[in-house]
Amino acid sequence: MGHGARRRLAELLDQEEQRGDFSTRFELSAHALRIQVDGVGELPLPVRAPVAKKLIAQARQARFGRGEQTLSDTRVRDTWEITPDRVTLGGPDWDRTLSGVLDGVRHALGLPPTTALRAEPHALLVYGKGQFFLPHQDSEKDDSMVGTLVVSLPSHHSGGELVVEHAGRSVTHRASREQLTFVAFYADCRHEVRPVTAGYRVTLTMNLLAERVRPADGNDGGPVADLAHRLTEHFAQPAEQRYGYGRPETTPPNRLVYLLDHEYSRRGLDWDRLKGADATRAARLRQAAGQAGCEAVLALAEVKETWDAVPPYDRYDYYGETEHFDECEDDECEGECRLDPDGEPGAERRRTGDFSDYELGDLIDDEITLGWWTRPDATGGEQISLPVPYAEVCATTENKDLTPYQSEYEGYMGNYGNTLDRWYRRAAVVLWPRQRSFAARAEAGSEQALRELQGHLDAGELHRARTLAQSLAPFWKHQGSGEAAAPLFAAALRVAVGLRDADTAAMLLAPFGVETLAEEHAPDLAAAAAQYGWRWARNTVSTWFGPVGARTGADRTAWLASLPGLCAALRTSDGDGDAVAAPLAEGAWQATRQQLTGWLDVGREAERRAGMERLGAPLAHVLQAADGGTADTIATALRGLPDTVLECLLPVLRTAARRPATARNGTHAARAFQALADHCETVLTTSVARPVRAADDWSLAPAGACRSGCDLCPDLDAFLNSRTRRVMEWPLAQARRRHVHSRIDLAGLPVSHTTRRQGRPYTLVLTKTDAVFTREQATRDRAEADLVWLRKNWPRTPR
Ligand SMILES: O=C(O)CCC(=O)C(=O)O
Ligand SMILES: [Fe+2]
Repeated sequence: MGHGARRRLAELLDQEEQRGDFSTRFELSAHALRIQVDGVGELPLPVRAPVAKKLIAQARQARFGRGEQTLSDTRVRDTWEITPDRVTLGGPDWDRTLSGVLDGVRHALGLPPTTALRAEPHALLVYGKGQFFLPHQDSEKDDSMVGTLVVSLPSHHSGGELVVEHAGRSVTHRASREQLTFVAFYADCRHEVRPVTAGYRVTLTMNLLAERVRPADGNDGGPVADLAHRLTEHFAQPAEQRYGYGRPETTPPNRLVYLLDHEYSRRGLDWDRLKGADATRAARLRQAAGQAGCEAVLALAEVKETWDAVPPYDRYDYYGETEHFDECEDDECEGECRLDPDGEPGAERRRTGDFSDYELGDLIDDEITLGWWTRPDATGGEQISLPVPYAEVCATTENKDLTPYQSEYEGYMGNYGNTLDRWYRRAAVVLWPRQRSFAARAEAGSEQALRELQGHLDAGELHRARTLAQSLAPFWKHQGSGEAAAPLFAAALRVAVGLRDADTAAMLLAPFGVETLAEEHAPDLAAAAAQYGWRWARNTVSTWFGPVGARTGADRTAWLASLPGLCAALRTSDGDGDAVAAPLAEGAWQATRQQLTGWLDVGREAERRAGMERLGAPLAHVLQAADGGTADTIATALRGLPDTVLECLLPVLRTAARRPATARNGTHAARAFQALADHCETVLTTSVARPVRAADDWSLAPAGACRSGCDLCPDLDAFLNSRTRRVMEWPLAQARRRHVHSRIDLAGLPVSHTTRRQGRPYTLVLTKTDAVFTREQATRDRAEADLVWLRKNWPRTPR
């Protein structure tokens, strides 16, 4: 079975002697180093307090990097820093000592002998009493940076331990008082400096850079032939199903994805700079690939696992009552277990993301997606998107033995819940049989593969290009959306035009989200429409409005802002740009209309208003992108919606009014905007003319019967409707109370609802609040202000 081959591969790569450590330490005589600092002179070792103070006088508060920023925050990092240009390292033996240390580090960390390490001074740090550096990961400042070397100068101090962790293991390094202490660790290790409790701690931090010194020889004596044999077996046997049921898979797996142990950045992902055990394992796999007729690349994977998990605290239900409460017979229990002080259980835990004390049960699901890989010719890498099926995954270290970069707990939700999601970033060696090379890369959405197709087209090999393109059909499914997918889309579009085959062209373009489309694509889009006709264009455009964008989290609002520009560019392109622009504007309108009608139904006013407001700018952009006919249709449809739509129309008009009058006047959109403004004016005029609510009128619109047709809703409505009743006391069991709570919340009524915890069942107390009046007044005030704004900015056109 495939499983056997994969398991054997994982075992073969798990040989003890290959394992390097993530951190290592050496101590050497202080005589080896002579260190000079500008403004201080040569430092006598061990460093004593007067010298440390002189150093501090020359130093600045150290900063740290977060994302792209460099920050200074003494709650995160509190230490003094002197830049390396002011530090001179020397001494008769220093170069030889350092190179010996680097050789030892290379060996201890498990880097191959074909790699040489170099250390580049980064900073001289001085920690006084109470100073520290919280857990962090060093940024890789250079492509070839693999780790950090910390040289602690001898000094009499306590505290200030350097704690380094990786994959759930941690080591604590204490610096020597008499000797030089060298600590090295890989760049993906989190580490911290504990507060110094007495004396001064002085360190020199250095970036560890890896360079290749000589090419790897053919075989380093490892089990390469055996590995090659297993690879052949893996690619020859039917892919294994995760669960035994269903039809057995009859085709072999497409790839093998072997997960490595360390984390890498895109820039740092390189065969010559793999860390620890990864280096040897990857090198062996690569050699085995060569022997087995496979191609191998390095990739970055995003792994998500879902575990059944039990939290170490009691859970509360939505209204802050423990789930067992109503059934609880125990009178002693009165009041104790129910209310979380914040009303939100587990909030602290969610904030810190620390779920390490949760008990893991079964693994419910795992998903692995490759998002980046190196090109087979080793000329850099490219972004891809490739979900990896179970039958292709192989690893020596399981995910759960690594530290997730994020965790999220979902409490019990009815059908699901009590699950802990964990996300990991892992690197992988990805292999496939050489003869499947094109499909293997194309399936991942590799631009490189499309370039290969384009190459055939450019060389006049139309038939070859069509055959290869058609071979993509089974898996060319979700190529992404948004700016990131734009280059791939551009490549697919050019190929689609060149193929002169409507169906294959449609297949190539279908798996993109509409958010991918940008002005730069206009000429090729217009050319495609001219070649394949308007019906083809309309169908193709409609596929782009599918779920791809939603799945990839593409930013629809930002894209709509660019739509007027895109449509204008289409209309002026050679070919038939109109055939694309028209369905684009219509599709954008339909999608926006769907969202709009969704918001119209929301009862809670503040929430609805915010949602409608957010649709204002996008809708204005759709109108600006539309041609005359479509703009009119949209305006007519909008005027036909309930008056609440004004919560969106006013923001539409505000967005439109921000454009200069010259750009507004005379356009198709201008007529539609004016029609909408006139409509708003009519509605608002009528609404402010309505009489004000009488001071003793407490009547509210009914919340409406629920779908289950219960006996509670009519009673609730009678209370709401009444002009005079303000309070209703309602003894109800928990489930029934909950129903009423949710009806009131859903409709966003100005009624408070609390539970009086006395007697059995408890009493639900409903009270109409002053919001009955204040809300209506606020609406009226807003309408008046809107009317003033409208008459000034969109004066009615004389008829
Ligand atoms: O002072 C040390 O031991 C380490 C400092 C550190 O982690 C850093 O500079 O990034
Ligand atoms: Fe650090």
